[in-house]
Amino acid sequence: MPDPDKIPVIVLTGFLGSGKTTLLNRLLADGVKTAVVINEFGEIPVDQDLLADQNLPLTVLSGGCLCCKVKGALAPTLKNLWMAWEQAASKPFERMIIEASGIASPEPILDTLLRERWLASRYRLQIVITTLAIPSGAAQLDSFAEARAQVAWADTLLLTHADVSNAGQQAALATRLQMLAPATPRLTTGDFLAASLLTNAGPSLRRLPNDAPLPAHNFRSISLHLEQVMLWQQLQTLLQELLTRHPQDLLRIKGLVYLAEQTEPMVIQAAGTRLYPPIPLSARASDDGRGRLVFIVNGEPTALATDLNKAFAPFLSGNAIKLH
Ligand SMILES: Nc1nc2c(ncn2[C@@H]2O[C@H](COP(=O)(O)OP(=O)(O)OP(=O)(O)O)[C@@H](O)[C@H]2O)c(=O)[nH]1
Repeated sequence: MPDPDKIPVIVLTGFLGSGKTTLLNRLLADGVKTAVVINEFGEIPVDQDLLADQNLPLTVLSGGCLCCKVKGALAPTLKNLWMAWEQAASKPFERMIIEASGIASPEPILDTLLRERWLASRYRLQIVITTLAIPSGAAQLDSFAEARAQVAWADTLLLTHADVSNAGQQAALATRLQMLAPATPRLTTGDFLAASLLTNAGPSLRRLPNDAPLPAHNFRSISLHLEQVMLWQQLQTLLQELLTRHPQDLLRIKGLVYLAEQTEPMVIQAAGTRLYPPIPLSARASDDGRGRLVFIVNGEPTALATDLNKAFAPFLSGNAIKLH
């Protein structure tokens, strides 16, 4: 039986661009007071600006994954949040949602939650939800151990991007999932209410991650600040060319940019080879008038960095491209 005295924790995991932040916003729409921890691989965080609710207790851990580089930050973050929760007369949150980076393996996060005694007596892992984009899911499972680990540790799989998928992609993903996680419930976005995801609570007895070392990531990120305003058509052409030139290594682009034709900052998103139309954002506390773009790369990033330098040179100030 769930322990009502412990704060429930929902862990959202899933490969780059599969829809974790989109799901997070859907879950937050139920109005339950929630503390959010967002982990981003890129140096310059973007996801925090994509949250519809900008007033919730939010911690962003960026510049690495919760499974490795920033793993040590999770326990102190959860401790600090619990202390704030305990001391507040009016409880600032009733649950916690952790959104892992798209290339994080979930084991170390679960290990921290389940094995750290101090945390385990105050927090209760409610459910691990893994998002998978149907069009790219099968190929990602074939290529990346991290994607397979995300499926292996899921209590529920949420299949996203059904609206832009075809029957072949659906069948290919179903076949992989049948092999990797035949007993894990699967839902598809569109055919559920976000709240119904949470009724499928995880098991009351969980297997614990073992201590086997995780394979080292082979991912890098490149981030840049744009000092000059661009036209969408200019930016679209540059990004589309980069996606076409780097179909294997460029896995994800996201950012916030200021376009000449818009007053609001615009959210830029690409995953795989798909560039999404930009979306305007209302004013955010973090608005500093500087555009920022993050590129996540599989393998050696030198060729992409060279192309980025060429493409964005007129819009950068000084040596503004950062490899990470
Ligand atoms: N067409 C379509 N687009 C979607 C769907 N779910 C998410 N998206 C879009 O896919 C892009 C990536 O979604 P996010 O929610 O940011 O993905 P994420 O998993 O949080 O990304 P990372 O944190 O960078 O790994 C955004 O442009 C979303 O609007 C879906 O079901 N259908």
